[in-house]
Amino acid sequence: MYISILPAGRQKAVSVKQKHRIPFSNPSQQGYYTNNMKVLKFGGSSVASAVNMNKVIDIVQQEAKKEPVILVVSAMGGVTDALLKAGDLSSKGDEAYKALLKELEQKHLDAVRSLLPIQQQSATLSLIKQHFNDLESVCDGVFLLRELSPRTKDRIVAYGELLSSLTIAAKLQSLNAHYQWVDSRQLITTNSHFGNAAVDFAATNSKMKCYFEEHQYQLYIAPGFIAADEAQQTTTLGRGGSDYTASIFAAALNASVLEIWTDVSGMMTADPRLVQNAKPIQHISYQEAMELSHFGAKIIYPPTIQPVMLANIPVFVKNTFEPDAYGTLIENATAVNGGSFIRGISSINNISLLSLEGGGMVGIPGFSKRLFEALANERVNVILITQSSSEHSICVGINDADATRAKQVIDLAFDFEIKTGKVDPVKVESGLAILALVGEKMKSHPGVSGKMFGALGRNGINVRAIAQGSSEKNISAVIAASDVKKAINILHEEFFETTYKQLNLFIAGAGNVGSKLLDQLKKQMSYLQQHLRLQIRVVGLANSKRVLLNEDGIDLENWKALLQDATPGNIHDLVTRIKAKNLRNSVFVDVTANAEVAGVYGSLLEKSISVVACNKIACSSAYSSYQQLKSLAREYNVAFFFETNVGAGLPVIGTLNDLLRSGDQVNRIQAVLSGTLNFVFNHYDGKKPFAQVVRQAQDEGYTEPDPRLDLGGTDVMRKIMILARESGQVIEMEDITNNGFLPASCFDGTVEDFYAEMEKQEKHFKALYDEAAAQKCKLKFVASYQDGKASVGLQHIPADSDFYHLYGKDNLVLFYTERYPEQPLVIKGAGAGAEVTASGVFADIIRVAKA
Ligand SMILES: NC(=O)C1=CN([C@@H]2O[C@H](COP(=O)(O)OP(=O)(O)OC[C@H]3O[C@@H](n4cnc5c(N)ncnc54)[C@H](O)[C@@H]3O)[C@@H](O)[C@H]2O)C=CC1
Ligand SMILES: N[C@@H](CC=O)C(=O)O
Repeated sequence: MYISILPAGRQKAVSVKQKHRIPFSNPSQQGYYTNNMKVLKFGGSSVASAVNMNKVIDIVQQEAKKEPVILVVSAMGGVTDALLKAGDLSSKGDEAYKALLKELEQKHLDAVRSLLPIQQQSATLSLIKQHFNDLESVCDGVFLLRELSPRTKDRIVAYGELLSSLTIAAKLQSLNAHYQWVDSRQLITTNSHFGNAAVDFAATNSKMKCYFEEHQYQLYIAPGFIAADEAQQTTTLGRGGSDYTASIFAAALNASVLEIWTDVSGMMTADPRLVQNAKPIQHISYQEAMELSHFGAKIIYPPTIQPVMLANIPVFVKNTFEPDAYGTLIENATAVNGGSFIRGISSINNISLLSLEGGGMVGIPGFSKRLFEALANERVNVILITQSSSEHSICVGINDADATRAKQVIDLAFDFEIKTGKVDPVKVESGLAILALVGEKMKSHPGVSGKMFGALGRNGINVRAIAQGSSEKNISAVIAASDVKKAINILHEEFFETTYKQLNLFIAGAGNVGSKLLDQLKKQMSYLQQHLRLQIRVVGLANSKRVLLNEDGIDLENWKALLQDATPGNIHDLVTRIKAKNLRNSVFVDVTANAEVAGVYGSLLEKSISVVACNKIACSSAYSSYQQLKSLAREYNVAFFFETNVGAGLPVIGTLNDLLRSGDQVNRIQAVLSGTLNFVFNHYDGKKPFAQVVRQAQDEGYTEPDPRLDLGGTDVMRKIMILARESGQVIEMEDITNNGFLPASCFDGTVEDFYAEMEKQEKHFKALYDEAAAQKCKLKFVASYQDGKASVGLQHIPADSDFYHLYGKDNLVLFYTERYPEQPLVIKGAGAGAEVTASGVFADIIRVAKA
């Protein structure tokens, strides 16, 4: 019996439409029906309120003017959950179900009152009240018996779709629409597997054929999700089953199109809650849509695709709230989306990995059969399977919720083998997720998995298991749940973002060099985005007292004030936060002169976070530490760049690396490596006190934060040692001779004591100058490296020397190599200063992005 809330006389008022008789492409679906009919399904969010219902009605009425429409609706948003809760409460003897039902009743009554003119409300209000009385009686029964069978649960939950469809039908009636309300339970026949019933397509198609041949309305409205078994008991089609209902209608009637209307403009390349740059997919194949929806893209209920795919009916996913947006078209043919053969990236959370391992499995047939039988008997759904080709282990991915039961049944099934040591008890690892890259066209493109795993690896994502079917539509990887957001963003950037790559910077140090770096970043950001397709965001910034973080990028116009007001914290707090943020393409930038900061590089590299440093402490500490950092960078496939350690912004280390990589060998290095000392000796002639010239160098930003490191020669020792190490030499600070010129008394006390002492020692400095001038020489602090030995010291430089004409704060490096034996390779230019150093750090950051 079909329920109609139309006045009986109206039912025959619609003219019989011309039918296009088209055979089903699926031979199991017999019959010839019209294809000038559309099926439109609206989800819970689309019918969540009277306002939304009105939007639905507008859309449907427009469509119904063009061709007959079957409108399938879900329950009002939130109602299904509330009904399930009411059932649950009543089964537990909790009378709160009554209040919950009252609330639900009110929600529906309110919707009717908002939708209908007052004089037309009473019939529908009574109908709704009647349904709630019935529903309450069912829940009362459950309450008394303290028992909620799946069958009763289906009966309770079915009210959601019944009520929403009846409410919309009432509105259509008030508009004098030519429509018919159809009870889906009368047309869709299933087995009696309550909660997730299987459709009997032969019976369903035949009922639909009869029904739609007898009735010719321009608009039909049907509740989604619900069906009935042969005994006319209400069943349901699984959570999200309204999509499936619509698909069943569409396939049975060979509809021209199935439209799934929801609250987003189609399927997206990734979950937009996780990936800011996720884009709508305009065109996708049935297979791809199934893969994506199975792997968590909850736009469409996965079983929905099957019936329409068999009948070759296109599916459109559209947005009720943006009806003009194109949405996603799902059909057989797949066009290439903007040159990409990957359609989307999806994930499923709450995954456990069960591993059955043991030498006793090798070459013995039947192990996997027993494993899967044990899981099937326990109704544990297997989401992913991998088996090593050595047959030594089988690994399955299942829902976390099933893990304990699954372990018990598998251990029981293999009890004998475990006791006899042939296999180990099942290992369970929880807190995992499955990440899936989906695209039918990846089949014909080698290198997709290489690109996928390369990108994940470079960002320190550990892949626990991998599965790819021979259809090559999906590559799945099991990873830690805490890595999902980062991993999806990495893959999205790799496969979809031709626009730009995002680099997340964490900067320690906001002094001379740090401030200039932040200025340069601010000025250059839009250029980089436009020309290098690089979006740089400073996500973290710290000085010695405070730590500032903002995942959307710190406002660089205002960083000083923001840092001043930031949370007090130290470098270890910053490192903890960097690791917790777990952002892709993370780079730690050290623009301090601090040993504690240099001490954290290792732990960051191990987390696949690149390090860029102008701080020289790490590379000039014990050789073993320097070496370890370099190996960690290699091992974790990230960058450790420190070009500014020597010659500030000059390309000294890079050039040396290029020489060596191309097979050259360094025989000797001669260099002036201190900008400060070059500046000082270029400006000192005994007229102005030496201390004053040093002070000027410090004021102009050439010295180390502690200028004694420059004046005492330590800074130059560090630099020549770094060059020697980069040339392949194992060398320590103790191996370098320092022929310093500063009286020992200058090293006592504070930096201010140092200046005071230099003033006292003015005669000493004047004598050094006069001695050199008498020989027509200039004073230069020169670093030399040859045959594994290095030295630094003040030298008299005659006019014919390469170093003589070296002005201001310039550095000069001469590399004598196998390929440059007589005439050295020369690098010359400003070797100190905050601006040039910051630009060298900047260049290293860009190198990281390009690496
Ligand atoms: N000035 C130059 O020409 C060149 C400098 N460099 C290097 O640049 C580095 C920075 O030099 P400047 O900017 O002049 O120093 P600075 O003293 O002006 O700034 C240092 C910054 O580091 C911060 N800091 C210190 N300890 C910290 C900690 N534990 N955690 C977080 N932040 C901390 C300070 O608060 C300050 O913001 C030095 O290592 C220097 O060797 C390298 C090449 C050239
Ligand atoms: N203090 C250094 C700066 C760069 O390392 C110098 O003077 O060269």
